[in-house]
Amino acid sequence: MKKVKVCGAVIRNDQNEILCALRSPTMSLPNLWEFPGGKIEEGETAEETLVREIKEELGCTIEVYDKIEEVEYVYPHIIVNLITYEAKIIDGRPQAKEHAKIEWIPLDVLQQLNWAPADIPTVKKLLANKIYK
Ligand SMILES: Nc1nc2c([nH]c(=O)n2[C@H]2C[C@H](O)[C@@H](COP(=O)(O)OP(=O)(O)OP(=O)(O)O)O2)c(=O)[nH]1
Repeated sequence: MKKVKVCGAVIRNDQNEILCALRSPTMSLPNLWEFPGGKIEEGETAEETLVREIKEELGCTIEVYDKIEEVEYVYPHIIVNLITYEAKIIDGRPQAKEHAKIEWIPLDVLQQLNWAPADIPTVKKLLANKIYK
């Protein structure tokens, strides 16, 4: 089965909300929420991938910080190795260029979204960190 290495940005604002992105009906994993990002290309670091993908998908510039979680999830047709990172917007205003929509979601309601399954461990970690901080 095809295996891809993907990274996702957990973009946080000053109100501690997370920028969540809804995959469009025409994408794979349609109508599921994800952390914006994409596949790591050859010769790229995860941080470089995230800065490039966020520019393409959301039209803004981010700075990438600590790694949050790494998981391997086996979907019916693809194995996704997803690595998520903390990030902040340092320039521009995010717009949904490829997604159905994007929304700033408070941590308390993060778990109510219909997430791509590979993202669940990151969501759980964000909530656990919130409790113990
Ligand atoms: N960007 C991103 N992709 C994710 C997440 N969770 C998750 O399972 N994925 C999957 C969806 C895709 O199969 C793959 C990332 O693909 P991509 O974002 O670079 O490109 P894509 O939607 O055009 O992918 P595809 O249609 O070619 O499969 O990882 C996530 O949080 N962010």
